[in-house]
Formats: sequence, C-alpha cells, structure tokens
Amino acid sequence: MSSKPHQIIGNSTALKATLAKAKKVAKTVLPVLITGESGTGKELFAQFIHDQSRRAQKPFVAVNCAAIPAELLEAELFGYKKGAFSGATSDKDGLFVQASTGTLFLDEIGDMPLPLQAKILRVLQEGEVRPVGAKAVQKLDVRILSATHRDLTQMAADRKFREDLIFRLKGYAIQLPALGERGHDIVKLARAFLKSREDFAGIGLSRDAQTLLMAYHWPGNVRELQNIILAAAVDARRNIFAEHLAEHLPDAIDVEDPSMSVRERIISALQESGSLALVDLQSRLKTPKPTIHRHLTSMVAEGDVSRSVVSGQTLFALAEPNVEGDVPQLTQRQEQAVALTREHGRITRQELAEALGISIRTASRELSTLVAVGALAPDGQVGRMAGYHVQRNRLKSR
Ligand SMILES: Nc1ncnc2c1ncn2[C@@H]1O[C@H](COP(=O)(O)OP(=O)(O)OP(=O)(O)O)[C@@H](O)[C@H]1O
Repeated sequence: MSSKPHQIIGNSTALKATLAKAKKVAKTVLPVLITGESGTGKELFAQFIHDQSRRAQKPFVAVNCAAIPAELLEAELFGYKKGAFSGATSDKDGLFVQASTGTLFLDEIGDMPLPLQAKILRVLQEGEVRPVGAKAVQKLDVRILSATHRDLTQMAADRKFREDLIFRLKGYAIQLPALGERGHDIVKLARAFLKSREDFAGIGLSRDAQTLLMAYHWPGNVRELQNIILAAAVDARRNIFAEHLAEHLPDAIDVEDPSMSVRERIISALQESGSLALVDLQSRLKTPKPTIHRHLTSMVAEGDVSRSVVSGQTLFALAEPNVEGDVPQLTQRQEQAVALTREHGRITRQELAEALGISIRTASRELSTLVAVGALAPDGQVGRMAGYHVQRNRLKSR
C-alpha cells in the first residue's frame, strides 16, 4: 500500500513527457486511450487524469474488462431491471450510471468480447444506456478513459476489435514508456516502495543492488519491480544486496556481473555474432528496442559500431579496430589500463577496478571502450571471469 495514493514517481525524460500529456488532456473531457506494457502504470495514469480533471470530486469507477466473465460484463456495465434474468432480484445501476458526472475507466479494453464492443459503441455514440431488461434509456454524462496492453490496430486488422470503437475511445492517446526506458526512475521507485511500507522501514538499497536494478530489463515493469523489491526486503537485514534481488528475478541476467551495462551487452553480443539487426539484439538482451536503439545511435556516432544495410535490413557490427596509422587518443586512465594489462598478461574488471581505485562499473566501461578501439581483446569468458589481453599490433602508444 502506498502512503501517498496515486502519486506517480519518476522524473525521467520519458515519464515527464507522458505526465505532461496526461495533465493537458485532463483539462478536457476527451476520451483517452492509455496504452503500454503490462505493469507500466496505466491504471495509475487513468486515476491521475481523473484527479487532475474538473471531475476530480465526482466518482471514478474502474472496471477490468478481462476480469469479469463475458456473460456478466454487460449487466455489470449497463445495469439491469428486476426480473431481467434469474438472480436479478432487484434493479441495479450499471457502472456507466455509477460513474455518472465522473469518469469510467475501462481497463483491459482489448479483452472485451466483440458483441459487447458493439453495445459499448452504441452507448458512446448516443450518450445513453439501456439497462438489461429495461424499456427506457438513461442519459449519461460520463468521461471515458480506457487502457490496454494490446495492439488494438493489429486486433482490428485481425477483426478482433472494432475499428470504429477505437476511434470512439481514442480521442487522445497516451503511450506509457516501459520501465526500462525510465533510467534512474527504477531506483527512485524501488526506494519509494520500501519507504511506503512500515514493515520495511529503514531498509536501504546497496550500490550493487542499484546497479542490478538498472541493468535488469523488467519485462513486468513497475509491478514486477514492486514485487521483487518487497520480496528481497524480506530476506534483507538492513540493506538489500544484489544477491537478495537475484534470488527473486525470474529471468536470466548476468548477476555475477550486474555492472554489465546495455552497451557492454551490445558489444558482447556483436562480438559473438559478427553482425545483428536491432530485433535480434532486442531478443538477446531482453531490453526494450528504444533503449538499445538509443545506445546504438551513440555507439555509431562514436565510431564503436558500424551500421550497414543488407537486403533491406539494417545490421550493426563492431567497427573495425583501429589500425596502425590511425591511433585512437586514449585517456590517461585508459593508457594505464593497457599498461597494467600488458604487465599482467591478462586482466579482469575486478582487478582493473582494484588497481586503479575505480568502481567495477567504470572499469567495465573502460575495458569495453578499449575493446571497441582495438586496444584490448576479450578472452571469451563471461561475467566476473571475463578477462582481457592486449591486442598486439593494433595500437601504438601515444
Ligand atoms: N510511476 C509510478 N509511480 C508509482 N507507482 C507506480 C508507477 N507506475 C506504476 N506504479 C505502481 O505499479 C503497479 C502497477 O501499475 P498499474 O496497475 O497502474 O499498471 P497497469 O499498466 O495498469 O498494469 P496492467 O496492464 O497489468 O493492468 C501499481 O501498484 C502502481 O501503483
């Protein structure tokens, strides 16, 4: 339970842009369709739009269309008259009427059965509802918000969702970013979840736990983060460490080396495969496409990665290492790293971090850069055991 209900946590660029849209549309009575992966906060945003609207003091009624059996959904939404069916022992207002003058939030709208879609369309078009078994219609004044994690346009193409209903629902569209696109919000959210719980008061997040949180791809988004943080907090004493989290993470991550950043994982995937398309990188790294794309764009700009189009498909590969005569400018620290590697014959991230007095994450980054410029070569081992040696004849000292 959150101490501040409906507070939307995060100040990443992606989240702020979405919040700004939500605030603007809240001032109107346009229907809003909120899309985004499961657990990204669609219901929270719906509540936020209502709270920011002129209807804030009026009812906010939410219904999960996927949770109510199809045969009950109609009566639930439109209400019914006594005797309309067996079990209808008295008149009952439907959710449309209960939300009157306020907001009705149709969650998981993509799961609404087709016959009911037609009825909803009629209600939205005509602004009136007829309870099951009633002769008369009731006028409505309801603002409609809806949400789905499904691709309604694709569903319409597959004839599973009515296109005309999409137009009615989508007066304005808000697409929520996946958690993996929200950068440091992940740690902010994790802290907020711990703080909001009396039973976990005082439990902190160690550095390695934060690094792991940032490195994980969060297929279940904020809901998954919340579950995992709270489960890890049960095992922790004062601080949550990476191993507490790792125990509860369902998907593979290089837990041995949580400092492996998206860039490092891109480099390692390209080292293994030669060249890959964006979609291959996405499935290997289990990281959202926009995140990988953002990194790839700057890696191409920095000359670490090359881009080519083969049979209409864009492929990415590690850029050719520098050859003699085209000597990259290394920083002093990078030169020290090369010298240390030469001295030891082979070096790991941990050894480099210790020798230079830097964090493992920074050491990893420096090693990746040195691999990308052709100064060092990896020895093929993974995680904490990964070692690097000097790439002979590739680099001249400055
Ligand atoms: N930015 C945020 N700040 C604080 N809490 C958040 C945020 N985003 C999501 N949450 C919390 O994460 C949980 C999941 O959010 P919510 O139920 O709104 O997601 P959803 O997108 O509607 O999921 P689904 O599609 O599975 O129904 C909720 O407990 C919600 O309060």
